[in-house]
Order: sequence, then C-alpha cells, then structure tokens
Amino acid sequence: MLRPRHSTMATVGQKQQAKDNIGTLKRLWSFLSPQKGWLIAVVAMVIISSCLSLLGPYVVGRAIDAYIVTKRMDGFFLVVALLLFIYASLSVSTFLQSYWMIRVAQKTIYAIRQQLFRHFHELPISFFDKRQQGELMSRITNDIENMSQTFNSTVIQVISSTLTLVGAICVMLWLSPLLTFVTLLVVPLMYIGMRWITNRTQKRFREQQRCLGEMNGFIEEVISGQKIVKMFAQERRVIDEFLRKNETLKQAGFWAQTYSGFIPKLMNFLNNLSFALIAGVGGILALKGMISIGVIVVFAEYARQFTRPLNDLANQWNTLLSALAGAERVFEIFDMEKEEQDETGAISLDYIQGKVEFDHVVFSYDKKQDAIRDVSFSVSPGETVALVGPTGAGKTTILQLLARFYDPDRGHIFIDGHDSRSIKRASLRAHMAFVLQDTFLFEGTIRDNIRYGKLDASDEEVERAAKWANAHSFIMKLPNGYDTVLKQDGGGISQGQRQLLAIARAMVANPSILILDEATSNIDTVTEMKIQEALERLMKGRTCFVIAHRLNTIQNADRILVLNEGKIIEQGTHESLLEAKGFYYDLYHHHLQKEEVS
Ligand SMILES: Nc1ncnc2c1ncn2[C@@H]1O[C@H](COP(=O)(O)OP(=O)(O)OP(=O)(O)O)[C@@H](O)[C@H]1O
Repeated sequence: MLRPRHSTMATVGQKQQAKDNIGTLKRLWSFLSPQKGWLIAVVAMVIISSCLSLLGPYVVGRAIDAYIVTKRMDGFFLVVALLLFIYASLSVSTFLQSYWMIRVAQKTIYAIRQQLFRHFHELPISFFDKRQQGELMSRITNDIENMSQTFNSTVIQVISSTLTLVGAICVMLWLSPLLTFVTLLVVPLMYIGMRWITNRTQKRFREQQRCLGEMNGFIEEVISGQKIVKMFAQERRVIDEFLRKNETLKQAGFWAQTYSGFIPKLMNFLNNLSFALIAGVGGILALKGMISIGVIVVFAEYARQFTRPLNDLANQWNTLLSALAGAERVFEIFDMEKEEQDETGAISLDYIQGKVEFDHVVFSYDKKQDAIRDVSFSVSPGETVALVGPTGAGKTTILQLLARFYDPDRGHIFIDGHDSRSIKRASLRAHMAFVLQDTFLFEGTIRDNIRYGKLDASDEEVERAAKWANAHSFIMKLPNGYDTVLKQDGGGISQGQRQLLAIARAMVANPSILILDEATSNIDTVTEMKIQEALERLMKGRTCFVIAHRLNTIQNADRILVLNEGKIIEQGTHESLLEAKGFYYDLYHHHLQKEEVS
C-alpha cells in the first residue's frame, strides 16, 4: 500500500530537484554570459577537435581497406602524413579550448566571489548573529572552488562528449546500420545504470557539502576559542564533538564517492561488452563479405570513442552535481534579504551635535519576545550616559538600535531631531565610534589599524590620536613602531594595549557619539589607569553611551539608565539613585561594589 505513495513522492521530489537544478544552471549562465565571445571561441575549438578526433579513426579504417588489405604502398605515406596533421591539429585545438575555457572560468568565478563578498557586507547583522563564521567561509572558499573546477573542465567535456557522440553515431550509421544497432545495444543499460546511480549521488553530495560547511564552522570556532577550551579543560569534549562531525562527514563522503565510483566501473563493463559484440557480429558480417575489416576497426575505435564520451559525461555529471550543490549554497546567500535599503529621500548629515532621543521604542529579535519594551529617554549633546542592569537586560540592544544595526519595531529614535530611519545608515555610523570589549584588530600595521577609524587620516593625525590614547609610548617600544605588523586579531600585543589602540582608533574618527562597552577583563593597575585617562580624554565633549562595569565610570556619568528585562526602571545620577534606595541601590550593594573590590 505504501509503495505507490512512496514512489509518487520520490518522483515529485526528483521533478522539483530537476527544476531546482535548471534554476541554478540559469543563474550560473547569468554569470557566464558576459564571457559569451570567449565561450563561442571555446565551442568552435571543441567542434574542431571533436571532428578531428572522429576523422582520425575513419582515415585509419580507410587506409587499412585501401592500402594494407590490398598491400598497396602508393599513397600510404600520404595517409600517414595526413594522420600526423590530424593529430597535431587536434593537440592545438584541445590546448586552445582548455586555455580559453580556464580564462572564462576564472573570470566568472572572480565575479561570483566578488559579488558574494560584497553581498556579505550588505546583509543585516541579524544574518551573522545566526550563523557560524566557518560555515559562511566554507561557502566563499570550498563551494566556490568546487564551481571553479567544474567550469574549468566540465563545460568543455560536456560539449565535446555530446558532439563526439552524435558525430560517431552519424558516421557509424553511414558505414553500417546493422553494426550501429549492435553497438547501441548497451545504451539502455547505460541509461538505467546511470539513473540508478545519480539518483543516489546528488543527495549524498549535498549532504557532504553541508557536513563540510558544518565542520569548518566548528573548526573555526574551536581555533578562535582555543584559550577558553584550554581554560575550562574542554579538550576531550571538543575532540569528541569533532570526532562525531568528522564521522558524519566521512559517512557522507564515503557514500557520495562510493556511488559515484560505480559509474566508471559500470561504463568499463559496458564498454567491454560492446567491444565484444562488435568483434563477434562484425567478424560474422566480414566473413559473409557484408563489411570490410577497415569498417570493423573504425567501429571498434568509435565504440571506444562512443563509450568514452558517455563515460566522461557520466563522470562530469557527478562533478556537475557536486558543483550545483555548491552553487545552490552560494546562491542561497545571494537570496538572503539585504540590510534594508535606506529610505528614499534619506539624508546624509555632515555634522551632528549628538542629541539622542528614544521615543517609546519596542524591539524584539525573534518577533516573539520583546528585548526592549517601551523605552524612552533623551540625552543632550556631550552628556555621558551609563547603562547598567543585570545580564540580558537590554543594554547592548539599545546600542545596536542606536547604530541602526536593527531598527525598532515600534517607536522612534531621533538623532539631533531627525528620525534615525530618515538618516542614511553609513552617514549615521560615520558620526559614531565604538570601543567594544573585544577589540578587533586586523592583520596589518598598527598605523593602518588606528587609521581604520578614518581612512584618510594623515600620519600626524594617527600619531596624535595614539598620543592622546596613551598608546604612543608602547607603540614606540615595538621593533618597527607604527609600522609593526600585527598578526590576525592583534596577536602579539597585550589585552590592555589592544584597548589603547581601540581608543586611538575611535579618537582618530573624532565621532560626535561614542559607544563604549567597558572591558571586564583584569588588566594591571598601571595600564588600567592609562586606559581610564585615555577614555576620559576620548569622551570629553561627546555624547557617550557606556555599558559600564567600572564603578568609577558609573559615578562619573551624567546620568545612569537602570535597565531590567528590557525596560528602564530607574534613571538619575549615582547619588540620587542611591538615595532612592531602589533597584540600583540593591545592584550597587550586591554587585557593582563587590565587582569593584574584587
Ligand atoms: N542576536 C540575538 N538574537 C536573539 N536574541 C537576542 C540577541 N541578542 C540578544 N538577545 C536577547 O535580547 C535580550 C537583551 O540582550 P542584550 O544583549 O541587549 O542584554 P545585555 O543587557 O547587553 O546583557 P549583557 O550584560 O549580558 O551583555 C536578552 O534576552 C538576549 O537573550
């Protein structure tokens, strides 16, 4: 009873798959089409080389009948010279076809990679929040590489194999329809075998790519969090987890390769079968004088030429399926909705004073539970606001909304009186600088890392900012001063020094609004004092929002916003809040004070 239902579902699935594959191929074509001219040249070369490879055996067959069987030597050398010419031209045309195709492939892959990388930058922060870095990197590296290899060889192989097949069948039919029929007897077997195999391989290849992406994500996570792994002695658990992922990948890879490995074996068997049939039936026909020995030789050679392209097509089919699986994953990223475009008529602000207003702002990440619930407050230019509250209270979310990484679901945020939605995101962020807990430094010189805050800053500006940020003296002690190259993510300098560089970077940007997420890590007292002093200089005259952990920062803030469960429950100065003996009072006595003491 279940069987028919099952097979109907399978057919629907296959139809959908075929539709998806055609869709993916169409999208690939949109990337290939700018290279149309070169593609035409490649196809021309493929046609020439396919004709030449068909011509060779035909000339050999004719030579056997005309010269060898009849033992005539006149013209024999001419035939040899002709064969030399055919095979030399074949070499040249095959060289040109692959040289031009590689050119087309590399240009196309370059365009896809470029577009994908650009697209990554247009995606909203929420996209990155939900995904592993390594898995995304796998798409831009592995999947694209997979496509590149397919472009390099598959297109040529598919065209050349198809042409050779059609050409061989035509010549065979012309020479002997009966022997052609015998040769073609194996084709239905090939079709059935291939269908059986490819139905199984595509699923497995997709699974293999997915597992590879997942494993890359895991590796990336473990390598970047290696310190934490060691600190918590989690090596065993991590290795076990890797073992599980590796095992899944091995299984997926094993079945994908095993099924696809059946193809050449099947082809080989059918090849030999058709060879035997030609020899047997051809021999009988020759004995009866119906065909010549030369024709049998041509058929035997064509049978090889005939199954080889089929074999190639089958192999290429696998490569193509695997590349299509990769392409699907790449296009999946292209289909992700970009960060909302700036509203039409959105303005750019050359200068902002730094007045910030939240007006009944409500926001939820998952559209189920509100992270920010009806938050309203107003901050004057130059004011320093400390955000305090227990973990998950919504402090970071408020700052993310301010920088328009997300927009409120309800309510408004005004900057200098303009609704933040009416300001271009880039323009708004250009007036802000961030000094976050985990300072991200890029691979490059110290100078370039500071200059990241303002790309056109002069060397003098960079050094002035570093001096203000108390970073100059440690930079000068480094072997190459400002030209010292930092390893990826600032490896090679201390946590405190990284923070000083982050302050210098913000300083050079000269923002009107500063967003600080104070680091909680323990830093020696001298560096801590340097950071404190640098921050005070940086904050002066700017509107500052600080997720505060240091008592000192909180006490010095013009205003403290106390958050709990997404709501502002109290606000005021340190003294006034203590006097009120409310939530802040408890927080101060039970948490903030202790943290400071420790
Ligand atoms: N990217 C996200 N996707 C879904 N929910 C999120 C996301 N980021 C934060 N949240 C949720 O939103 C709420 C507020 O989080 P938020 O990070 O703003 O708190 P916080 O006060 O900054 O906490 P902490 O002091 O621990 O950094 C929490 O319930 C949190 O789980």
